[in-house]
Amino acid sequence: MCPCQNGASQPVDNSEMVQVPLNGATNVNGTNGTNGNATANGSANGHANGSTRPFNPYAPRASDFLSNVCNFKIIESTLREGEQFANAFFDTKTKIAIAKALDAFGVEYIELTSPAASEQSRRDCEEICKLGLKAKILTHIRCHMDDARIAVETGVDGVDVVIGTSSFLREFSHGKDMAYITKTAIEVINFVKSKGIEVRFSSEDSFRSDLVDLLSIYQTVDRIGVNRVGIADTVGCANPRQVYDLVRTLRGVVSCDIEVHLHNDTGMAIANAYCALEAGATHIDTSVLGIGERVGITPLGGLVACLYAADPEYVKSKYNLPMLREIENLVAEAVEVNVPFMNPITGYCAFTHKAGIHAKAILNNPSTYEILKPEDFGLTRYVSIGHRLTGWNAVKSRVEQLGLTLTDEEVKDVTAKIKELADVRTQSMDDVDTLLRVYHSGIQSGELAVGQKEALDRLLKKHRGESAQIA
Ligand SMILES: CC(=O)SCCNC(=O)CCNC(=O)[C@H](O)C(C)(C)COP(=O)(O)OP(=O)(O)OC[C@H]1O[C@@H](n2cnc3c(N)ncnc32)[C@H](O)[C@@H]1OP(=O)(O)O
Ligand SMILES: O=C(O)CCC(=O)C(=O)O
Ligand SMILES: [Zn+2]
Repeated sequence: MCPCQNGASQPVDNSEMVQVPLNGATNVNGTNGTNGNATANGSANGHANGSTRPFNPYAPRASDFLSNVCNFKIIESTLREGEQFANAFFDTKTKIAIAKALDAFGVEYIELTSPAASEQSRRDCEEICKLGLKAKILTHIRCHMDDARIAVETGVDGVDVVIGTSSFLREFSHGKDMAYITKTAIEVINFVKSKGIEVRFSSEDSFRSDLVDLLSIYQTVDRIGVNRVGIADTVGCANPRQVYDLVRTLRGVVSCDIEVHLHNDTGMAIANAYCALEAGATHIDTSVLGIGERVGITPLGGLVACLYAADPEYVKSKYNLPMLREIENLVAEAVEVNVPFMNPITGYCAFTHKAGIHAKAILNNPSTYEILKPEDFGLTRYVSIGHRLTGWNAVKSRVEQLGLTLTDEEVKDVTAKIKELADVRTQSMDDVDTLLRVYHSGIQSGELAVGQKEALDRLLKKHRGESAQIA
């Protein structure tokens, strides 16, 4: 199990890897590595413009006047879209645990399954509304008065109304034309508004809908005072440029907020969410680990990683980032999946550095190869050294952590031995530490000098023999 995952079951076993925890604070040169700005020679990172803030190439530019990259809200839909994930079954207790965890993390909205889906769904919706969470509670319904009547009785803060507008869905799902859709949307929106709660209108399958149809229905619902309109990439067919264009166009047509719901069928969901914000979207739908229909939607953790890269301070001020791992583990367990190894932030080894070139630079200044700071997420950085891609700088750092004294020449010599051994098999932390200690005591006692490979092999054999006897 990777030491950075503490308790989360992981699909890959790297128990043989040597990992040097860096304690998130001190690098080999004794400079403070936690803020990512201090460098090995003490210079600050990227202050070319004379400001006190470090230069961030990912931050929105002044020219991005529409951008909401630093001003957005999350509509967390694990308990609605996430329940549509093939593996998902959330009992009431689990729903409450997830809702409380998301609330403690700080999401602005929690979206729940339609109370029209089943009697238990309705009861759960009422139960979650009674929890008194800070997050606003929404439920998600068809554009139909029967569903709306049930929804407004649950105690929710708002209702998300959806209906398909593409020809596919108009023909093969509900069979209604645009005139009927518009008339019903007006009726449902007015009804929900009359109850004094928020209402959002969304067109399902927006990217395969006729643009004129879309803009005209959005304009209509905006005029009657809908709180938000939603664009949905229901089949995950859109690319970032298409998302930007559609949101940008819509931004010029409606004055209400704009929500986006983006499926991940082609792996674009995070990039598409980012582009939606750049174009002026105000609300992004997410689910924990991205769970939802098929491969799901924009994952909460991935979106947070992406937006943190743009403006770490803004994202840190809004969300309790160290809770992310706990929430992902909670949901992963509930739906019986592992956290994917390449998951942003919490993935197996997301903050483990391996190659010698990387390790040296990371030890001098973590910003060289890290855009996210593990300590902001309550996580720890590791450097892995028990392999053939290691380098003497990383080994030196371990030597120092063990409190051993070796010259650079000696560290290079023992590094060559680690590589020789790792050419046969990856070395565990214990293997490497033992080698370093045996090497160090050989040097201290005078039994060993740089380059004396046979003497080192003899000492190692002797050590193993002694260990075997003790065992
Ligand atoms: C893209 C999305 O993810 S949208 C959200 C999906 N969420 C859900 O489906 C929630 C869970 N669903 C359910 O529990 C059920 O499907 C229910 C309760 C909503 C409806 O169940 P049923 O009445 O048995 O209908 P069924 O599911 O077979 O078909 C959907 C019905 O809704 C209609 N419909 C589909 N989408 C919409 C819509 N957005 N607005 C209004 N009506 C719609 C269809 O025409 C169909 O009506 P029909 O009874 O005339 O055939
Ligand atoms: O309500 C919405 O905006 C989206 C509904 C949905 O889940 C989808 O279209 O994929
Ligand atoms: Zn969806």
